[in-house]
Amino acid sequence: MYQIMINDTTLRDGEQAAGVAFNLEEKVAIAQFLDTIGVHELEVGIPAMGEEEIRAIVAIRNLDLNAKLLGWNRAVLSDIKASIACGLERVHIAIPVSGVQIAAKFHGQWRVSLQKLKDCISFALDQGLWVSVGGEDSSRADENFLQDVAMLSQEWGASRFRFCDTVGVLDPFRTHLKVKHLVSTLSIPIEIHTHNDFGLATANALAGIKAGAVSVNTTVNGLGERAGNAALEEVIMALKCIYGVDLGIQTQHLLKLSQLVAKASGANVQPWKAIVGENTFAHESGIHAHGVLQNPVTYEPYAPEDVGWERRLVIGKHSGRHSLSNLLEQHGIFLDSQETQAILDVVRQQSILKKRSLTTEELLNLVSEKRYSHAT
Ligand SMILES: CC(=O)SCCNC(=O)CCNC(=O)[C@H](O)C(C)(C)COP(=O)(O)OP(=O)(O)OC[C@H]1O[C@@H](n2cnc3c(N)ncnc32)[C@H](O)[C@@H]1OP(=O)(O)O
Ligand SMILES: O=C(O)CCC(=O)C(=O)O
Repeated sequence: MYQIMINDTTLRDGEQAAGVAFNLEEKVAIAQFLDTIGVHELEVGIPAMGEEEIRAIVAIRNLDLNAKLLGWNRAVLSDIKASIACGLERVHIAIPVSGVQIAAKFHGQWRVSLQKLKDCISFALDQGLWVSVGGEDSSRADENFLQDVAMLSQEWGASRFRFCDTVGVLDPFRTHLKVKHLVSTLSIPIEIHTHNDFGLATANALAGIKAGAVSVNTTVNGLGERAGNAALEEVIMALKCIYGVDLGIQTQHLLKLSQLVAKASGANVQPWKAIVGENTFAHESGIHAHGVLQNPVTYEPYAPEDVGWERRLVIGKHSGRHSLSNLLEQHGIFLDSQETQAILDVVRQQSILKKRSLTTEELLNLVSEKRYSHAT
């Protein structure tokens, strides 16, 4: 595979998640973290939103990061001017390309929308800016119209075209077909932007990359509009572990980054969330824990420290003798097989009552209670 670039949009599409509002310090901290771990490009926000957003973007720009910075704009001249006011050198200009969106936003007048796009690209280029164009709702657009808009964008001087599955309606097979078609007809690079309405955002992002997209939009924790976007941590780790493509990003900090964004967004990550959920390297089931004690590769696709986790063996309703003995032995307690089974029986009952696994302290108390009652 060719060189893939991550263009992370946590600070734009991520923040568009309903109810999320980063302050300036949070935006700066997230940008800094993403840059430190080696993310290539950041979509830092929407300058047209006004003063507060502009101040945050200027603060990020003043950090002089290695990552390239991109401002998001509609095909509206005042939007581009706001991006210029932020000191940005790269602008993204979005234009709806599906019939339903052109009807709602431009009263069906696609010629008007294309003229606006042309004017905006031309203005941005005159100001010395690098321009990317986004086909909003590309997945539902008429294929020929999408192709025409992308070709015209290229002709008018855009340096990249973004294929957007705006409402997350594609599957990986259709994503591959559509992106491949664009890639084969354009000479500028294609970026893939996917949403998670059917839980396929990461799979579709990978399919777009497989089809030849060289840039991929991600957000930390998959934060974003509605069901969110392709998650940064999932795309990076899937590329690394499934395709053997190392993007040069320091993955061992992904957990910390996730926690930073969870705190700033107030949007907690569910325990089973891939890569950064707290269950990612927690093993309770007896058969799994037994396997992991022999060799972690039995039930782990990559090592916990690769993303900043530590492995946890948890004792609960599904535990077996091996993991229980292992834990107790770490505390100097050696039980015979009958005693171990008796403790396991109580663990199962208590886990059901408490509706969770047991803490080590609870477990040690349970063992001493059992032993005491046995002795008396
Ligand atoms: C798929 C996406 O994620 S697109 C990005 C969406 N993100 C956001 O909307 C978050 C930030 N947005 C905002 O702060 C505001 O919506 C602003 C500042 C951009 C605009 O605010 P307002 O002027 O109050 O307009 P409002 O949001 O109500 O409506 C959107 C307007 O943009 C127009 N518009 C939408 N997309 C585009 C586009 N790609 N190019 C040109 N115009 C567009 C709409 O037709 C509508 O125009 P109208 O005011 O002439 O009817
Ligand atoms: O950049 C664009 O063109 C639109 C991006 C977007 O957020 C989307 O289509 O979901």
